[in-house]
Amino acid sequence: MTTTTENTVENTTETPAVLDASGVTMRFGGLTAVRSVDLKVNAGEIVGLIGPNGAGKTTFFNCLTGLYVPTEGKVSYKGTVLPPKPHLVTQAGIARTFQNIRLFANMTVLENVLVGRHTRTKEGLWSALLRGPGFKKAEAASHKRAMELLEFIGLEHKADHLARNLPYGEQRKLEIARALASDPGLLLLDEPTAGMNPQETRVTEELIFAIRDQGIAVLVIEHDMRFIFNLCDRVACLVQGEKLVEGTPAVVQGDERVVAAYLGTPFEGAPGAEEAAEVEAAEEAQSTTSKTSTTGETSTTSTTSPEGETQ
Ligand SMILES: Nc1ncnc2c1ncn2[C@@H]1O[C@H](COP(=O)(O)OP(=O)(O)OP(=O)(O)O)[C@@H](O)[C@H]1O
Repeated sequence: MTTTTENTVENTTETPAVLDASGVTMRFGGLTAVRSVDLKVNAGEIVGLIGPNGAGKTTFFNCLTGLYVPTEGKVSYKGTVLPPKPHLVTQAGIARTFQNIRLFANMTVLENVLVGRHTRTKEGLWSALLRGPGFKKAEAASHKRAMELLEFIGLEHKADHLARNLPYGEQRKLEIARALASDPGLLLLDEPTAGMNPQETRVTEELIFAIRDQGIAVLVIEHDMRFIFNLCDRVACLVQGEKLVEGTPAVVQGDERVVAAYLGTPFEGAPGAEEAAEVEAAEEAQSTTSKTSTTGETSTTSTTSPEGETQ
């Protein structure tokens, strides 16, 4: 009884985080790609997710957006646990872009944004086929919103260009506009500046700040450290599927474990360090045995010594 009262008080006084992922684990057979990761993104925040190649960043994004059903853990959006189904996650208010551009190359810029709006249009199949007044009104509203978004990213003058004819940097911007078309409360960006030149990267940075200023929280994966530390309010670093460090850019930047993880230098307590130490010890033991065997003291196999004598 007391617990219920306490919970009620807690729920009414605390605004839930926009994203609250807790204990998210993803295993692929024997490989644990993400291990018990907790991460929150609060309203008005831009949070960065960094980590060396293969650290589990994209897998974690896939768990957040319902592409993967996490082996363990749960993901909540504004206090409600999300079902692991991509269309329901988008409907709830989370939109994302992908590491590799996924536009409809043979559709126009405007049509690409309109595709992103379909989760927000209520008109059904019959309404669309009959093109009744309800459908026409919804279509006009979608068109207006799509054009506003193109204006926001600076591509309104290319609305009727085919997506495949846009330069690379503009294709990336169009992907963001398409994600915004679902009116999200949280935007997940997977390496938004990959392959961009410094000028395009700066433009993307400004765009993300403008998105945040519109009240949309952002979680971004990126390898460009200058970009991430400049952009984010908070940064989390994944290493071998585990969250190693989380804090302000200054804290994360100054953490020697993060530097070591990127350089591949082992450090005490690193995820996987125990296993690595065991392998190293086993290798050392094996090499000692083999050296001993060359001196003729112990030999289990027939080998040739460095001097060329068969043992
Ligand atoms: N569908 C899958 N099946 C099996 N293993 C997978 C699958 N997806 C990812 N992995 C493995 O999970 C680990 C984490 O991969 P992931 O792509 O999430 O890392 P990342 O941090 O996003 O890397 P990068 O920065 O290179 O994009 C890797 O070892 C990868 O091979």
